[in-house]
Amino acid sequence: MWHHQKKIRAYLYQGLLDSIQAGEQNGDAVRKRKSFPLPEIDKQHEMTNDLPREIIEETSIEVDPEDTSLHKNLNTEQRMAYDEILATVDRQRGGIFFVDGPGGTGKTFLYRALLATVRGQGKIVVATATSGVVASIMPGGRTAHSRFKIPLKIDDGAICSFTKQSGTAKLLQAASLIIWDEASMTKRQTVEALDKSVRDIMDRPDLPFGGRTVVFGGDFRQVLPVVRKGTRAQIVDASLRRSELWDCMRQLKLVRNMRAQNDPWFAEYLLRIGNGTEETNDDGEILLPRSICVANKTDDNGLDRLIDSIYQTGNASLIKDPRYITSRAILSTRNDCVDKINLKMIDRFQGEEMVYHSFDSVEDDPHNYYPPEYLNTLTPNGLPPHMLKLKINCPIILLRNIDPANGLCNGTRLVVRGFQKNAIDAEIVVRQHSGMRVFLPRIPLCPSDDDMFPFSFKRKQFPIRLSFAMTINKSQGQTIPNVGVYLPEPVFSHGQLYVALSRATATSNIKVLTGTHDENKQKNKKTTTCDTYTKGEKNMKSTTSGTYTKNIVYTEVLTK
Ligand SMILES: Nc1ncnc2c1ncn2[C@@H]1O[C@H](COP(=O)(O)OP(=O)(O)OP(=O)(O)O)[C@@H](O)[C@H]1O
Repeated sequence: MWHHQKKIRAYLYQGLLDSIQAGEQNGDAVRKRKSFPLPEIDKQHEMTNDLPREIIEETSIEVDPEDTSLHKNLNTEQRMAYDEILATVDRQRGGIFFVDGPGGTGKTFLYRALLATVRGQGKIVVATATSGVVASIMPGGRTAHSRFKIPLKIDDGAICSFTKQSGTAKLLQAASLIIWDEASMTKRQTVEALDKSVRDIMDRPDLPFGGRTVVFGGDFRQVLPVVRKGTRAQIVDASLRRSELWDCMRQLKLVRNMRAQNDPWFAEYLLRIGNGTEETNDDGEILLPRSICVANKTDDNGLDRLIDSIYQTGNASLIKDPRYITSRAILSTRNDCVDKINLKMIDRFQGEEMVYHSFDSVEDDPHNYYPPEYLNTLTPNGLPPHMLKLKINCPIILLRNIDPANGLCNGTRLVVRGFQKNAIDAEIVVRQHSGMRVFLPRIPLCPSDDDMFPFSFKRKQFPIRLSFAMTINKSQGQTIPNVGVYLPEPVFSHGQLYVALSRATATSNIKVLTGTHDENKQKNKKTTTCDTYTKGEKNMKSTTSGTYTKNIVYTEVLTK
């Protein structure tokens, strides 16, 4: 992981142009920026022998030697899925699959094995995922939205915005295999848009996905598509399971939790949480295993205790080790909780500090109804904070696709190595591009959801956040060997509790802090719950007290 040759790649150019165009015409600032060495613009990839950039990039992905032997380690169900998909790729007659497996059953592992094998045969594979985090786990992975040019606002009947002559169309025509992980998290209309567009570019309007081989995957126990202010019925209706395409997807089931394979009791417990079959009390809450709970006393230091159980902040050399820092995270439901933890952590972190403030503005606001002081208080989802406090060696996560082909996509994890006035020197610390040094620019950012505010909000800031803590939604798809879960308020959507708990590999490396100390709930509890624990878990006593928390499961989305 650490022996990749270090490269320096500058992303300043666009940032400089942006800031100059944005009218920041302070002569001094511009003069100083000019002193940065601008990189040569590399035009090599724009056109080579008329091959579109998309195909050149795809064919130049190096197969990770580690991944070429993954297929040898597949378990029985993974092996069956792998063989069936490879046989379909070989036959070249197309096929649509859905790899269905609970969290940790090795869906991404299977795709990595497939990617290595099919690319190793010199064929083209398009690897995508709904979230940037999971896309960055797969070599050459992109978010489905950016790869397939799916419109941000999507309704029934929508199509992708690439043309028949585009590089994207040529890539999809040339692909032997198309993978879309976490398809359970995306609205069915996005998959339907891809289907329509691929039928069109393949000139095969009657065949699903124009006769291509497409592998979808996901887990409907986990977070479902976001439907703003959506009712339960609307959210369920937006899921891929409710699409007419669902019936043409051959189901390939994975069943063995490989992530928690050393803790079978935990794996079973997780499955009951995900399926919504874990016993509940009269308030609909489930009992958490005592051993994973951080005591929530009235002294209000619960969060510090949770942090201490995940991060040894006192050990300066350990905390600066990227392997240490990326093998742990604290998860929470909301951005404000995540920001609170990140701020606590950065204060404890030792090292040279830098604070970058954003420039916030509203388009078309001549009367200044929205003063900067107000705008600075906003932290919409997916945007960096107004005040970005960083220290050398601290972990960060990228919030935008800056250069996906070179590993800089939404969800990439990096550590800060140096500060410039208008750039952050950072090092990628995960996967394929690990070890690569980059300069990140400030860029103008808008909330992805246009309806969030009654005005057009723009924030010019580095597109990053600290990543000591992250939202549960952002953690989906990751294995986090040491995970803390902070639930000052209960979860509020389907699958959130399951996603949070199922990032862990065993009860011994997860800690949960809930907001209410609820020993008094014992009087409501069904007595059967207690039996479940006395049989299974060493630390549970035959007492009815414990910590309860809400679990939301839309069971109707788990069955057709
Ligand atoms: N056959 C295998 N042999 C060894 N380790 C495996 C195997 N399959 C999966 N794993 C490991 O189990 C963990 C979970 O795998 P993976 O992330 O692929 O699961 P997933 O089904 O994609 O999970 P999620 O739905 O939570 O994203 C990873 O650490 C992975 O390396």
